[in-house]
Amino acid sequence: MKKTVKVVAAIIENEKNEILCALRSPSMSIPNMWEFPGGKVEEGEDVYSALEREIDEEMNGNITATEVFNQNIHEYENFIIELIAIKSNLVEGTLVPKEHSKLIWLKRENLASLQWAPADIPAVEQLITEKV
Ligand SMILES: Nc1nc2c([nH]c(=O)n2[C@H]2C[C@H](O)[C@@H](COP(=O)(O)OP(=O)(O)OP(=O)(O)O)O2)c(=O)[nH]1
Repeated sequence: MKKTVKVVAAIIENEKNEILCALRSPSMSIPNMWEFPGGKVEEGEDVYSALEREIDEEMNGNITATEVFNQNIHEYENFIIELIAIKSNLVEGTLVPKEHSKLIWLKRENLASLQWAPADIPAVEQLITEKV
């Protein structure tokens, strides 16, 4: 039976209404695909704390995770992912991509131009149709 992994991902928006998009590196699982940064929820951790920890670890980012935006279960070849995308505010600091190949900010209307990790598609679609 495939393992189910619970993953949290941050939807971070800047003052120009652009969304942070992160390119997974060639050495990561699901390589060279775009995602919302985050990672696996650890045992006993709530989703908000897990996301705040992951963004600190992955890019020295200090965020406040505010509300769940989209939840999606997707079956990959080797595992099942429960992806929880959470709206988050960047509190301070510059984001340093320690694990990702690239970080970019994109307007909602341009999000569809990237090759997203398959599990992220529902969150991307919800963002594209969201009223701001
Ligand atoms: N962080 C993140 N992972 C995603 C997204 N979409 C998606 O399919 N994934 C997948 C990629 C990975 O297989 C898994 C998350 O694992 P990870 O490698 O980023 O997380 P982690 O740092 O906690 O894991 P680990 O490598 O330390 O074990 O979820 C997304 O939007 N954000």
